[in-house]
Amino acid sequence: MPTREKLMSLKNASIVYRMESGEGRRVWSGVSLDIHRGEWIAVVGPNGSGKSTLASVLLGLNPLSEGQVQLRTDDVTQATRGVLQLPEAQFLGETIAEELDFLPQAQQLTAEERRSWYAEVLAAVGLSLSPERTMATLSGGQKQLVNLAAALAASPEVLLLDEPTAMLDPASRKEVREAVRQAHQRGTTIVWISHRLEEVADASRVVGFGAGRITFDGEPREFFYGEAGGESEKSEKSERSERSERSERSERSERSERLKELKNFEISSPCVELGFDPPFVIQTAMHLLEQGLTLDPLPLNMEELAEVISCL
Ligand SMILES: Nc1ncnc2c1ncn2[C@@H]1O[C@H](COP(=O)(O)OP(=O)(O)OP(=O)(O)O)[C@@H](O)[C@H]1O
Repeated sequence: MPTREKLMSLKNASIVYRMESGEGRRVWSGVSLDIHRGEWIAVVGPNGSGKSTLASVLLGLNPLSEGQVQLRTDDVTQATRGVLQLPEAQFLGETIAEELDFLPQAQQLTAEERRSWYAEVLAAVGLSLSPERTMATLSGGQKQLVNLAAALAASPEVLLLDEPTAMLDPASRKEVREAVRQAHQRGTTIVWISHRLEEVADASRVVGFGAGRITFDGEPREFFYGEAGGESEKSEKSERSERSERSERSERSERSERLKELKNFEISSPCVELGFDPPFVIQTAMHLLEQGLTLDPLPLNMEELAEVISCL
């Protein structure tokens, strides 16, 4: 569950890359972001909008040109672990076993205990490879999964994922989502950069990047459905405090009216404004709303869609 304890923060951060010509190239301006313990943040945005730059800043690999940053990048505790787009760039060991042996967790195990630990760590992401396999003999997707397995095994406070599923097949993508969900349930804070909007639905918060600045920071429902999604969420949140003043019945009918009025979705959705096509579930829900049906709550995934439809 998200808390208000701030783990990392950026204040008015800017990044200017120095080009070979000596010229400065500004890729970020005035980026402010607080990351709280227990959050699952999905970071989305078009190509070149500065998302990977965020990953490298949060991993302490990229200094700011302007602004302030507060990180959790202590090498000893491995408080923040990253899984970046290019797995090769991150390996230290020659074999899978050697890679996992770098983790502090491995130091506490005997050689025999390590055998079953390797299998457990790999199984968490759906892999059943021999730990003696050399990294060079793995496919790109397998390398990425080993990378993620090592990051999860380190039990970091913050897990930073930069498009980790980009080169994975659907079955492996599912394994990754499930493994990350379990890590989140164990208390790991997740920051997941992704182009796959169906992965966004797992998040508690969406941060949208557009041309080097944050253009959206809010809940997934508001990201997909625009104001009506935000209002729907807000009204749920304030339900308890307002219950004494307004009857639940009138509140529900008011919300239904708001959802029915949601005709200009294409214009007002932050998801569409960032240049993305909403996922199938959201498009289906919008189609039903346009037919005059009331969906409450606005669905974010197939299970929620099936449930609201069964209640119609
Ligand atoms: N080391 C660098 N030197 C100069 N420019 C860079 C450097 N790294 C990134 N950039 C530029 O900064 C901008 C943002 O890059 P970044 O990789 O952060 O974007 P992104 O949103 O992750 O893109 P993508 O979705 O394509 O991965 C791009 O225009 C890119 O060309």
